[in-house]
Amino acid sequence: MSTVPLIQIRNLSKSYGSKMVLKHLTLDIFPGQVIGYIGPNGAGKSTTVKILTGLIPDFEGEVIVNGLNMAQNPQDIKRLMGYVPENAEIYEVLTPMEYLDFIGKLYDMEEDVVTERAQKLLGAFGLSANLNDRMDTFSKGMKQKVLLISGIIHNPQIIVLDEPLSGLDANAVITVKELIVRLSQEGKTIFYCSHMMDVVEKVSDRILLINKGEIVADGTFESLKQNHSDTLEQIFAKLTGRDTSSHETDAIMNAFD
Ligand SMILES: Nc1ncnc2c1ncn2[C@@H]1O[C@H](COP(=O)(O)OP(=O)(O)OP(=O)(O)O)[C@@H](O)[C@H]1O
Repeated sequence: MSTVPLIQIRNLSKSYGSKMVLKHLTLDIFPGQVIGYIGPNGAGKSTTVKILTGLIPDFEGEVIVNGLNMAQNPQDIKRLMGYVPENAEIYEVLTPMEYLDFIGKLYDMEEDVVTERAQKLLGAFGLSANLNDRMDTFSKGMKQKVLLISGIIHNPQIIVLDEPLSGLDANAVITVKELIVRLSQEGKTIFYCSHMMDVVEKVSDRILLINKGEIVADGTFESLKQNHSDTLEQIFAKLTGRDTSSHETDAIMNAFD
């Protein structure tokens, strides 16, 4: 693995009004790494992802991607990235082929390359029979597959996935898990944000745990286990302050008393 970081995050902070939701994050991410980015609801994962993908331009600190400064070159950086957002809106009146053609145009891809790749990718995800159906007839999982494809169709160097498995069936989850590993073997860098601990544990070669805007663990699953000797779910619970005696579940059940 290269020793030159592809992404450098320096002293990154973000506030909404008086609330600081990211606190002085400093990280180097190297080419080919699969980063599993985990943390409780509201910890700051999506905020980090949106800054990394150039969607939130006002932040403090520095984000350098492939030598380009996010504050000065957000457009050039966006070309290097594929992004599958959490809760993305898709243009449902379009067919998947029309939608992917539109995405390809945004990335200045040649039309025949987009068409061929879109057909192959939709086929690989089991959507060959639906190439020309309007997506308002699609199930949640089918739309999610199209979104995933739209994040990789331009063969980006960096792939940022925010809960990409939501709504996918068990077979599609296996495909995406294998895809993450294969893409990283080809040198792609993957920033994978999820609550699915079992998947994160399996596909990530580095896990970052964020809590209340701060990175509280950073390492391979093996190294985190050595420090805490547990499953990732238990490490998560310990480091984010969830009490093992399940007070939260008790409180929910008590509400019915
Ligand atoms: N546009 C916004 N305006 C004000 N506060 C915001 C905004 N977006 C996010 N926040 C706050 O920033 C904090 C971090 O939110 P963020 O969406 O990054 O968390 P997350 O870790 O992705 O959570 P989840 O796991 O629930 O998706 C939360 O306290 C949230 O309420």
